[in-house]
Amino acid sequence: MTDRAFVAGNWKMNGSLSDIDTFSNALTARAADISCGLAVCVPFVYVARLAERLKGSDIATGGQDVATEIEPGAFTGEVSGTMLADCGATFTVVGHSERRAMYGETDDIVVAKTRAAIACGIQPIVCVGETLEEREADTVETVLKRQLGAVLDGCSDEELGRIVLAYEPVWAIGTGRSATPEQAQEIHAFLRSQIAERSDTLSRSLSIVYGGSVKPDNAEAIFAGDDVDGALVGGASLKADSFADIARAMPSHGA
Ligand SMILES: O=C[C@H](O)COP(=O)(O)O
Repeated sequence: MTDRAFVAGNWKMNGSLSDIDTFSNALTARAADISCGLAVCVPFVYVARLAERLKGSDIATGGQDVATEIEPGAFTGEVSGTMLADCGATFTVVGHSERRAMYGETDDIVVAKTRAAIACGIQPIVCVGETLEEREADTVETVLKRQLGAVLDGCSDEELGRIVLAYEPVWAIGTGRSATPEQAQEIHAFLRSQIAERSDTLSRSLSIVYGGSVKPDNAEAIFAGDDVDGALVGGASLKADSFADIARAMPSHGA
């Protein structure tokens, strides 16, 4: 069985050096009974510090974005996958809905970033998800097909084998209104079926995690879905206690 169980935290634009130190001490102390893969994605400026603090543990460090370019050059403000790797990161979030909505990231940019991360040895956590308007207009599958289709079309089988897919309905992010376990399972099964059209093997091995108001008190129910392999956690990942409680609720999972 491929164990697809994976829980990642996304700190977004939160935290400080001192928070990194407090959090990493507390999380490593609580990690003993967590069996799923674990990563924490922090602002670029804290990546090196977190990776240093997590050295020797099984907890991975991640960024929250990556440049489309790999080679050094005149790209003011950008951070390459090579730089992330140099700072000790092994994951990065790509195509989060906040970046799609606020920073104009298109499906093509998401594909380019996904491939750039992989080329640098960084595993991308690629986010897809519909807005409330799109759900109400009954276009969820169309939207997801387009977002995921771009990644499937733009990446080789080998590249796809390196990604984690995150389903994050935009209406559930930071709202306290999570998708129901049934809604999450339904969409995850749909996403997995889309991947299976490309490759059965890939659909069985690829982790599809859910993001959107996951908390310690709803994690177990959300994780009960056969196709829900874990979570991408925002707000509740800022505290080691709640993040560890969520990760502890994720059992080994795969097919
Ligand atoms: O990347 C994480 C998601 O945007 C979920 O954030 P949230 O758990 O604060 O709703």
